[in-house]
Amino acid sequence: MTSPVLHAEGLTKRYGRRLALSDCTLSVPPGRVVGLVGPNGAGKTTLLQLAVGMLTPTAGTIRVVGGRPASGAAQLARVGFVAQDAPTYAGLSIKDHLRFAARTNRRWDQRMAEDRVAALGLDPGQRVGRLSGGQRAQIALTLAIAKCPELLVLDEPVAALDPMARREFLRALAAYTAENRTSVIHSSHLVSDLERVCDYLVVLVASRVRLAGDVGELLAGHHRLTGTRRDAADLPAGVQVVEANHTACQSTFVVRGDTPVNDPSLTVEPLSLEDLVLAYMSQAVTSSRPDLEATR
Ligand SMILES: Nc1ncnc2c1ncn2[C@@H]1O[C@H](COP(=O)(O)OP(=O)(O)OP(=O)(O)O)[C@@H](O)[C@H]1O
Repeated sequence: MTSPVLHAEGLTKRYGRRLALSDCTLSVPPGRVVGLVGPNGAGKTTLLQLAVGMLTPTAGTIRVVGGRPASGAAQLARVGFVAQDAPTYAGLSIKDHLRFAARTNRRWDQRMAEDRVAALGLDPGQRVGRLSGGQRAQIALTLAIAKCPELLVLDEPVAALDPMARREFLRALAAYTAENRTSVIHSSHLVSDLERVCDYLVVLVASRVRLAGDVGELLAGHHRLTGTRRDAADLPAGVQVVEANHTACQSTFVVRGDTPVNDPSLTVEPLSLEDLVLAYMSQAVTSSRPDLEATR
């Protein structure tokens, strides 16, 4: 499949006067592990819930693996979703979860599910309510991947986990994506986590997509410029300033642009993924209540 795994045009979700997602136009290629990143309240959960059909748009369109989200049994089978709180049934055992999932998912892989539970060292007879948060997140991931989806959507599944459990979860995810050709969209505000697993980045800030693209290309197309204090207008032509910081005698800019900067008065440095994301996120701090718009 070469068509986008997620294609949104003018996608907007509004709660009364509050914009949760604003005019989002985005096309995510298939076969990628996408990091969806943004500060609290940016609209990540809203975008993911629109993608899986748990929410309907106020305006605009979204198509996921070629179909309208949750438009029927076939479409539901093509998308796996782990919600923010990794929901499971506390009173049911792990085995009961697998049995229930086997009956409700047409492409269910029982062997894969059982192997994952065994690899996690969990007793299938154990009630899920007695598992730790990390173990429950692993069970939720197991349920989502053993349905063999074309797209796996994960909404901050590691947010509540300790560093060890987080590493285990991300390791399991990386192993799974290396073996399968499943596309993944994974939201988080922990860039360090995304850095390990993602090859495509979407930055959402204040309900808008600020940046989207292949991680390698984005890193190659952004730089940090440092030099004596100056205005952005004094930078070489062809660079677009993403973030500017000034001290009394020095200026530092995060810039976007493919043209090499050959100005000996400027030091040019590469950015880490975290620097890049933070530069775009810092744009939110300067805007005042961008999430509120007058009702039209
Ligand atoms: N049911 C709702 N009713 C009203 N406003 C909502 C509702 N759900 C979300 N919002 C608002 O929409 C905006 C986006 O919320 P969303 O949960 O998508 O953000 P997020 O990026 O996932 O945040 P976090 O990282 O904190 O989970 C926020 O301003 C939030 O307050």
